[in-house]
Amino acid sequence: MSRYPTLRSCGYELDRTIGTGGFGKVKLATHTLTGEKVAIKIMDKTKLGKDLPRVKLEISALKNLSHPNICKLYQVIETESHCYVVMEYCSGGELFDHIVEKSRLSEMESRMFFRQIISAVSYLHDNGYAHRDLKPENVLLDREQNLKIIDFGLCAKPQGGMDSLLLTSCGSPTYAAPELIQGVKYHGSDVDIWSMGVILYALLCGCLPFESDNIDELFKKILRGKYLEPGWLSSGSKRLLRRMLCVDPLNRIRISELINDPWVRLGFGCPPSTKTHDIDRCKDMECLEVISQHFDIDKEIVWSRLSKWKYDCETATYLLLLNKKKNGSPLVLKKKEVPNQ
Ligand SMILES: O=C(Nc1ccc2c(c1)CCNCC2)c1ccc(-c2cn[nH]c2)cc1OCc1ccccc1
Repeated sequence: MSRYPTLRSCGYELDRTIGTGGFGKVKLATHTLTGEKVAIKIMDKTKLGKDLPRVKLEISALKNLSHPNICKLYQVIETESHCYVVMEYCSGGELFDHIVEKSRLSEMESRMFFRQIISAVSYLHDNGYAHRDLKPENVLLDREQNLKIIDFGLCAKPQGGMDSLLLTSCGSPTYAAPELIQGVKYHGSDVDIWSMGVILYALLCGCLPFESDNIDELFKKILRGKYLEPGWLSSGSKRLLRRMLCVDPLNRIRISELINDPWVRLGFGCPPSTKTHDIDRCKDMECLEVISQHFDIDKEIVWSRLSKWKYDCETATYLLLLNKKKNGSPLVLKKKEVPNQ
């Protein structure tokens, strides 16, 4: 008997566990109706304690965000004891492992990944969010090596918009900006730029700019802002890294400058895309037709329920059908097996 009967009754077949963390675990699963693979974060609410607000924050952020480089939310299922968050399947694993595997990436491959991070973070900031915990472990890859940012449990949506200051010290010290570890008021967008600089350094150099087993040593290095520049770095990448890993947030490069930086544009001739086409929110008549026929419900009634974006089983079925359409898979829903009499 499945350990999680709720998931089975909601139309998911569970597979193996692929990640565990303070929040709980992540299991692979298949959405029965569409046959699409998903990742399900399983959290025991009774054990979450002070982390429960983080989970609620991540879910509410993901419900408002739709971008090709942000891991998609499909469905949220809550019971008395558990919270199940059904997410986009990212079979390429962590960007971190990809860098370790290749020891370091070429300038062009680094640029290809980094432009996707810029695109996602500028979309985040445009929507009034700061991630505040950007690190290679929170960047996954799908099977086409498209980058997907995860873990919005520390993101902030400051009341007064992106210009208002934050104070909470959070995130992983290795990637944290000087002003964040100093405990002074900071702009969420500035600390994200610093973390992006650490990620760019990791892509290009295969190691981290500031490292120490001793937390005080690590803080001193971050506050000094001095790091090694390996000989293979081009002058353009060195200049960009200096502008991102700038201790004074007032002199640090801003996302609007980063988008047009010559190193970022090199070989592409254009800035990374910053406006996302909300394909997930558009009304796709083919997918509506498939759902309408399968459940024998009028298309307009289906859409009137879907457009409330409740992230229930109907939202999941629609978004996963959109996925199938994007991947060129046949737009069909599996008939429910009638248990033998
Ligand atoms: O689909 C996910 N992961 C994933 C899927 C397939 C495979 C692998 C990995 C391992 C690599 N070999 C191929 C098989 C996958 C999707 C979303 C999320 C996710 C979204 N918000 N939070 C987590 C997590 C996922 O991962 C587990 C994981 C990865 C990094 C930190 C922790 C856990």
